[in-house]
Amino acid sequence: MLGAQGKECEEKQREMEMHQTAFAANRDILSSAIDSTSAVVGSLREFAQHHWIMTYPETERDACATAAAAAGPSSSLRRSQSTTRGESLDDAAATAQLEAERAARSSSSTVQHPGMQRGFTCVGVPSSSAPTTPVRKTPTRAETTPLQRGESSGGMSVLRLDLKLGAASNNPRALVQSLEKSSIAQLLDGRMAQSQRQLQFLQARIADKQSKVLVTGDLNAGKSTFVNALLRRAVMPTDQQPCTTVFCEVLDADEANEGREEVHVLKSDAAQYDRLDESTFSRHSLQQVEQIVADAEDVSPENAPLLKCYCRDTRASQQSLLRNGVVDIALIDAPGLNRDSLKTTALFARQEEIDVVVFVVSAENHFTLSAKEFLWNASNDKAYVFIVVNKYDQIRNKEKCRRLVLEQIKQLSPRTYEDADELVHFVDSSAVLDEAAAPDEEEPQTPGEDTKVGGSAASASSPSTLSSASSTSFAQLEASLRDFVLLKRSKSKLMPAQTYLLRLLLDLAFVARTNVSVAETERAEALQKLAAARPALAQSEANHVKLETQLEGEEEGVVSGVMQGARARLQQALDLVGNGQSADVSVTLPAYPGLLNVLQYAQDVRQALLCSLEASLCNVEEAARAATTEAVQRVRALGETHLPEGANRSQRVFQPETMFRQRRARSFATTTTFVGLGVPDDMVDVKITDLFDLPHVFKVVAGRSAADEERGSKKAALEQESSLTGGLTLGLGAITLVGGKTLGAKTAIEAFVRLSDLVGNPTARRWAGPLLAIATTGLVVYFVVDLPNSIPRNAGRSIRHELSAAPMGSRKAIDAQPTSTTIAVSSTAAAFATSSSSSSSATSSLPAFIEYHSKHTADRTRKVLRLISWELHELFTVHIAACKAEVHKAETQQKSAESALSHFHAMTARIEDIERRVQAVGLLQH
Ligand SMILES: Nc1nc2c(ncn2[C@@H]2O[C@H](COP(=O)(O)OP(=O)(O)OP(=O)(O)O)[C@@H](O)[C@H]2O)c(=O)[nH]1
Repeated sequence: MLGAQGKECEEKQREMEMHQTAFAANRDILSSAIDSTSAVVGSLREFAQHHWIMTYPETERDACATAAAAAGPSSSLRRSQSTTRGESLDDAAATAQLEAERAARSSSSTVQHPGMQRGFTCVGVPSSSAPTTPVRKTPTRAETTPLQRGESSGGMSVLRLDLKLGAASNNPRALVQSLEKSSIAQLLDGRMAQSQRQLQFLQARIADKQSKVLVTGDLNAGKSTFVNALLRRAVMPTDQQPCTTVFCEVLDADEANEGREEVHVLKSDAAQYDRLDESTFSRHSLQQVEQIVADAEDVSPENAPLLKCYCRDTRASQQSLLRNGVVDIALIDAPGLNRDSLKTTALFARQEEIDVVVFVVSAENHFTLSAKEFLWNASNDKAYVFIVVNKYDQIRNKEKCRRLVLEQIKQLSPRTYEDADELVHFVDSSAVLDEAAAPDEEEPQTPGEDTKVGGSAASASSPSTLSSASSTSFAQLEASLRDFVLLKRSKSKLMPAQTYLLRLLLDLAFVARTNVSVAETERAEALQKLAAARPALAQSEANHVKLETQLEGEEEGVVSGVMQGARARLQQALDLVGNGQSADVSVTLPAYPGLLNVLQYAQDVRQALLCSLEASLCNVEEAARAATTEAVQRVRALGETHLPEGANRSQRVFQPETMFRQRRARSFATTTTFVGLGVPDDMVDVKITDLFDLPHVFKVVAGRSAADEERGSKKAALEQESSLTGGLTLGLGAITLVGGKTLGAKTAIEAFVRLSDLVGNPTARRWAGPLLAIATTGLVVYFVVDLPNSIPRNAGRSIRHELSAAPMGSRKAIDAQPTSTTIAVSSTAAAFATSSSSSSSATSSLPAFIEYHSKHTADRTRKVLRLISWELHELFTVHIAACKAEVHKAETQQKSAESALSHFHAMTARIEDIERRVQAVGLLQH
């Protein structure tokens, strides 16, 4: 008998060791998978923060329903079907965090009924535009994981955004679309940060060697009595009235506190607790537990203390749960579920750190509403719940009670029901405790003798039989609980991590696929834009260069034409004026008023000649205007030809009349000053030489006409010379003698020599007097008679002489810049216009007047054309800059999309690799 028992023990020991090894291996795989997943999430967040605005997969309820209908039961990880309790494992272990949130929301004890839908908002499949996975070699279904098969397309779970805002809450897709992409990305980032924290928590949880067993249930169900029964000593206070108000963690004193039995009451921040640091707790004896719990009655639930009770269990490790030699166990005695909602919520929140839930229900009351809700949630998270139906001794019709309880469990936790022999126990905890308190009494039967727990044997009426049956049932319960905690530890401790990881990986894969699709679309768009924008830019640049060359040619041609025309016209005008004729038909010379008004006549003649000269200048300007207007039209036509479609067009209006506006205005305002001609004011005044141009006469007489006359007056000089008779030569010689002082020494000496020759001749001496008188008279008569002709000639010659010799550059400014209402030359334009100005002012043999005005007129023309050209240049510059910006934008978009594609493809590969490793843990297949 003993040998058989020893063998059984050895086998159990071996099995335990195997489980330990498997557990360690699985834990290591999950731990590395958690690290890898956390790294994937971290790098995704980093990528999203700096390089890519994440797109959140849109969801749709209808699509969800369709997906649910289409989903086969075989797709074990297919999510988001409208789940019923019968599919609990598929949806089991939705993230502990989400569950806790949900639990908190639904803690108002909503009635859960069999077959009810899960509390999650149903997430749908992507819309028809939803992404597809990149094309690859298609492996067979057996070779693929759910991720590779795209079975995550049902929507998001762990990273699901809680988009329940106002009216849009019924349509998450509409809400997603209505929100800014960046806002969604921000929300998603928040979710990812949360998931990283959850991964950290899970990492800590699987690394924690301790297994936490939560004992919970309705008020007064006998939880504390059950914990005491497990310890075989009354550590936790029990009462017929609800009494447990605190969470009390019972630990093995030998393992966890160097054999010292005591109670630590944790300070407010439980997370800081360190049993070696007295500042984090207060120390008490085990006997004080009752008092501490009683004192906590008056404290608000959220401020109720947490207790750590270090107890010793002296039983053998094969019998003791607390001191089992394999795993450190922490038994947590919790307040009753229906005590208050805050406590219940606190329990829901603690679920995620609990490895095993032992649910104590009173056989007298069965399951209350809060018990049902808790059980339903707990079984979703843990799949299995250990149920203790306590106070079974109080039930008269035990079979009926057993049947009813099991039926309820079947609805609330099907997995538990399937394994009811191991997981559901009908016991009398108080009797076990009583027996432990009375060691002298009869030894309990060996476990296994009464295999049907709480069966008919237990209904025997004698006290001793009752006691024995209770002990047997309880011993069986303990054995099952030990197995459950120790052997199925992988499941209880690692499964939440595995489930969470798989769900998170599915979400990440879904996000990656969605963003791959978006990136592909964006890249295609960018390439399409580039295909159009790059040639457009090249074309614009080429057109620009071409236009610049053509404009330069056009400008040079027009300006040189204007200048040549101006020179010819002005030369002609100056010649006419120099001959005493009007240079323009619009101006006629005044009639001779007679000798008495000869001075006024001279004045009028001079003025008329200047007026005619100005009229000629106006004609020159008019011609320049016409030529400029035509050139402007040609330049605009060139611009129209070369400027691409879509480029702005010039809005300016060319007003030719403003080209020389200021000069014209001045001329008309003060017609006597001739500012427009740029002549000195005194040029208008009559000169004595207008009446008697003696220097000219002497020059003619002295035979120096051709050499000394100014340029262009040769013809006029010859005409004058032919009109004089030889007889007058003598008279002129005499007059020359008189005026020799002023006419030059050489001329005077020559005249004197001739006069001496005459005086030396006797005949000549005799005739000299009369002849001199006749000559003088003839000369006077001639001058008087010739005055109407000689005055215009003299004045014209004088004007021509002055305009040819005067330095025009030093004269008054005759023009002003055009006003801004027409074509104004901005500083840039002016700089542009003058920078390449041709050197038309090159030295010339032309009279200064002609040179100055022809150059000035040409300059005005050049300025206008430069302005128009500059404007076209600017329009091109703006257009080319816009083309470049468009190309740059498309290139940036392409780069960003390509970087996203490479990131999400790499991410998908990493996710698939992690998922393969996590699937290999194989907990879900059990
Ligand atoms: N007959 C019988 N009485 C029991 C059993 N278990 C507990 N009791 C009694 O039921 C009462 C409540 O027991 P507790 O252990 O305090 O119940 P509890 O669930 O811890 O109570 P709270 O923590 O206040 O919710 C006590 O008087 C116990 O003696 C049992 O199996 N049989």
